[in-house]
Amino acid sequence: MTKRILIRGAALADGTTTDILVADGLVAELGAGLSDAGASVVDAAGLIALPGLVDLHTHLREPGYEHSETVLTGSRAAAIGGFTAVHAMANTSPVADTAGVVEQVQALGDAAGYVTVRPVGAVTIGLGGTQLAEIGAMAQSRARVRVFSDDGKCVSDALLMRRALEYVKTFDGVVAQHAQEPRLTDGAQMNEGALSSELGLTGWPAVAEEAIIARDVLLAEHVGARLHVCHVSTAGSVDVVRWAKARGIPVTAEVTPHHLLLTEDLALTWDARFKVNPPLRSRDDVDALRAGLADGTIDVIATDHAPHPVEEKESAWSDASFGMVGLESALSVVQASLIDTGVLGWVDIARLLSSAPAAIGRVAGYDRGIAVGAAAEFTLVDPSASREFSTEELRGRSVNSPYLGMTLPGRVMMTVHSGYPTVVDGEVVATEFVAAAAAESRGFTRG
Ligand SMILES: NC(=O)N[C@@H](CC(=O)O)C(=O)O
Ligand SMILES: [Zn+2]
Ligand SMILES: [Zn+2]
Repeated sequence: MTKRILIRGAALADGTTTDILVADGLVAELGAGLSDAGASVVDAAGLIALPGLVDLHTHLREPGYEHSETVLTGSRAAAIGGFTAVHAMANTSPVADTAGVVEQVQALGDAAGYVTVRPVGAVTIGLGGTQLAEIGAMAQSRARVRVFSDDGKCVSDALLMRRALEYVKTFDGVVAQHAQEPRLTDGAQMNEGALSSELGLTGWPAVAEEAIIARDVLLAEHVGARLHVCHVSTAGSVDVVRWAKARGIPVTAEVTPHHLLLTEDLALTWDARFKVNPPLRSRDDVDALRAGLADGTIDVIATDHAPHPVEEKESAWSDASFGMVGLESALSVVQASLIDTGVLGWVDIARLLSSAPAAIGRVAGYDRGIAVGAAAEFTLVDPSASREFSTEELRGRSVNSPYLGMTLPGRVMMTVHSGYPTVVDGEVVATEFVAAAAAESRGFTRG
């Protein structure tokens, strides 16, 4: 691949203004006043260049739930959100619990070409919670799986959780736990508190999340294996993770954009777009999650993009599915909740949404950020943009976004993956161009 792109006058996360020359899939040069010979030039004045975003928690729904999302449509949603890599959760049909399924998901991602798709393997067969899946075979497959999760379900059996941690330890993998004590959340519909009583909805107590995290950090310490905690949502969970880290336990934690901005009172609308697992919590929880990011207790922001078809979200609250789409809105929601509030700066965002999730998932090429010789994986954001978020913004197959009708800051103007553009002028590049560029880039990197 010989295509050259010159990004003119972008601001890096630390505020430095620079040109970025992309050639042969790499960042070839950085600095002011680079030569534009043979390159297509992009005027990036006023834009921030962030390293390609890496989502540690995405539901792409293929195979099996293609009416909600496919690897291709989810990849397009990721690209417009500024992502260049996503981890595809295992709760598909069939479940991604064999080498065959994870290899299929990875191949679909490669063919689509918008982002690197890293399949997550299930911990237990069929997410059934009773027998370990073929973890080693998935790790050794062409997909080289490093993240294992029964997400959607909790690995609630302590012995199975111990065995899974022992297993992934042998190849430097990680178990990503969906922390939800099943007995404490039987029939739960929203955060447990005064509001759930008032609405007559079964409550979801904070302790159902915190008790599993407490158990699992102790198991991780005992085994000496890496544990990752999915979508922490309560102040108490932040406290438990903070305690575990202080003790030196190898635990990492993620928070979603929606848990950083939205609160449980949205249930008063009875609009199931606000129904999610774990549920939206209180204002105090939101503040504790932001503080947990600020002090390093929480390592990453992950979308938990969970597409569902209209008929599963426009039903009565208690019948509706849990989950919200989040790839397209993630960076804007992060800007609203963390940047525009002064909690964090763009350098922190680059870590929380790129280098840290890549390190946890063992995705190569993201440790140096935007640097000469590194793979050209970056996104250009206009932080001064502002727009009413609508279905027009969505590029996936489902429209269950909680932000429809809200005004959100920031906009992704360009995304570059493996040296070729997947988003240009704020619009996703056509599928056939991206697929062709991906094929060309694979030929190039294979030499
Ligand atoms: N987050 C959700 O509300 N739903 C997720 C499952 C999950 O992440 O636990 C889904 O697969 O729909
Ligand atoms: Zn989950
Ligand atoms: Zn999930």
